[in-house]
Amino acid sequence: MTSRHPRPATDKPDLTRGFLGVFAYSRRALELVWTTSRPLSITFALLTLLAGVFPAAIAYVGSLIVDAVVAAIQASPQTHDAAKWHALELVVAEGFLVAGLAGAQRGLSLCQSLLRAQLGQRVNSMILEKALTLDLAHFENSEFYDKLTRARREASSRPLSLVTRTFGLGQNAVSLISYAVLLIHFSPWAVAVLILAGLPAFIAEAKFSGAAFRLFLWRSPETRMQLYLETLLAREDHVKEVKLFGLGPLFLDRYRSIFRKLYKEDRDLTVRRDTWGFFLGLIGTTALYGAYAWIALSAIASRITLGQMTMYLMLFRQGQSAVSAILSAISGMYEDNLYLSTLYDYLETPIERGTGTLVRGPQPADGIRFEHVGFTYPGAEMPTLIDVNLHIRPGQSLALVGENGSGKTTLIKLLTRLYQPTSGRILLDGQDLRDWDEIALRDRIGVIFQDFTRYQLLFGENIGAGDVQHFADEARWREAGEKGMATAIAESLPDGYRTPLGKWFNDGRELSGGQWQKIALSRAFMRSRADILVLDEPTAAMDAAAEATIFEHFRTLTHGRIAILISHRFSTVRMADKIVVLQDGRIIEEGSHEELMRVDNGHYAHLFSLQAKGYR
Ligand SMILES: Nc1ncnc2c1ncn2[C@@H]1O[C@H](COP(=O)(O)OP(=O)(O)OP(=O)(O)O)[C@@H](O)[C@H]1O
Repeated sequence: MTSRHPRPATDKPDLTRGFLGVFAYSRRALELVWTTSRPLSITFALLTLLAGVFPAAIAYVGSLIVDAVVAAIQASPQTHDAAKWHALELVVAEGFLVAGLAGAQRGLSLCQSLLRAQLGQRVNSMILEKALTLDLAHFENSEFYDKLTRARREASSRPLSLVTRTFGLGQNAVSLISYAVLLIHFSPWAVAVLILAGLPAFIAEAKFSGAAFRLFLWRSPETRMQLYLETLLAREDHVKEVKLFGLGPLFLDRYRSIFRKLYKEDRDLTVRRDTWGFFLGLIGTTALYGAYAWIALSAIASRITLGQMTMYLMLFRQGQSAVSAILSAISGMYEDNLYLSTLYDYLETPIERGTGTLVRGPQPADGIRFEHVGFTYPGAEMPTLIDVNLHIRPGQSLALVGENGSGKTTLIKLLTRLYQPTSGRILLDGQDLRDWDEIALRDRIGVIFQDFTRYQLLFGENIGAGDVQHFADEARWREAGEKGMATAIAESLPDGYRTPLGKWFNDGRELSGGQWQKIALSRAFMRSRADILVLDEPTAAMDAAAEATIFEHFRTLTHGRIAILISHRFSTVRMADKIVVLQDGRIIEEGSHEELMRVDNGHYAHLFSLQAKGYR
């Protein structure tokens, strides 16, 4: 987890841009919705307009009904029937209008549901598409990871919310204008009272939206920890240890205490938000009832008819709810904008695209060269690799040995360009790795890391994953499986290469650690175009005899290619043409097994004899 505070500096500009500045994302949200589905967006807009004008029309017809009823009561016997039918016609007309309003509202909610589904999918795809372009360094950076989690958690529902609110704002504005047109006949002051009474509550709302958003930003690390604890407690790959060590209650307790802390903050904010909302809302209510009295007195003084009185009262009441709906839509939009800023912040994370275009090096026989390579992980204080010089020619096999944490895996991460050296350079076929085209480079290298992925897919697909172009090619699965010694495992499974692996899905078979490693090894052999093969301790779970056989096998199969092996087993390591001993990020010894064994007080010789003693 990241250190909790200070708060991420990158989020500040969004908050300091000012109230209007943060509305910058509204246009993008509209665009997003528009490009997601034009027909739905158009229907949505039209229905919004309809739902906006219907209420004023209903209020107007309502006033006509009251006046028609009063007129019918007062009518002479000759005109009584006509007046009665007129009142009834108006009632029917209002009925149609109300039904129309209900239809428009239902249509709106239908459009919203459909848009929500499409938009959620679209935004999630955008988030994942972006994830594909990111570097490993991004994923290993907790601040960035927070950004990704935030984007995934909230932002997928926010664009629609923003658009719904924008349309809602439009709808209420249309209603309000139509009310104002009718109400202005009573008094322009009434219109002014209507609009101004809602302002105090709105200001409080806007203030609290900002506070809620800041809370959301700051607590990302905590929420991420909660997600992580959920994974620990509820995922098959962790259950064994959590159960046996009795860690469950401890983790659950942590999970709950994070909730309690967050809940307390949430509760405080909600209570303050609602208390302020209530008291400032009272101002609005007072204004409403003041206007109520004014309208009633006007009717008593016969300045307006009974029908007009009912209409004005209704206009005033509905007008006020339109005003508060508009204001809360604005503060909601402000909030949505803030949340959307996290989405776009993530989507616009600058990525350093390799500018290299090279697909072939000037000296193909030169192989790999590390020249004074130094590397420090981003944010780390101490370098992990220091002045590494190394040359591996095509056809050579190299073993990297060294204590845990000496930098072996890091060296491979640099070679595969998952990270760039902080100093010095790495050459492939005589040209700096940075100049190579990314795809051409990746095509040349096959790597299996110690924490290789166990795909919950078919047995064969787990091998096919080594070469996307032949992901589903059964003949190649078998060929690579043969080289990686996985054939016997496949044969023991009910559907052979088509057996699903892992326990996440129905009928999945779980394999042993060593069996998984043979699959990973076969995956490396899928990369038939790769002429550099790297195995980072992929055989640790196998017995020593199996590892030795595999490496022997590996060497024959990688004839003419570069093979790099990381292992803590010296019986295997000794077979490599060249052995490099790393200590604290530096190469301290280099040579063949025989050469290194001859070094007086040599580190390698010491470790080798220690291990050999263990076998005696
Ligand atoms: N992503 C990372 N960010 C920061 N430091 C890291 C990262 N990965 C590794 N390190 C640090 O770099 C050093 C070298 O790690 P590396 O994984 O290269 O060691 P290794 O020699 O492969 O070890 P092992 O034999 O245990 O696999 C370690 O001290 C480790 O703490």
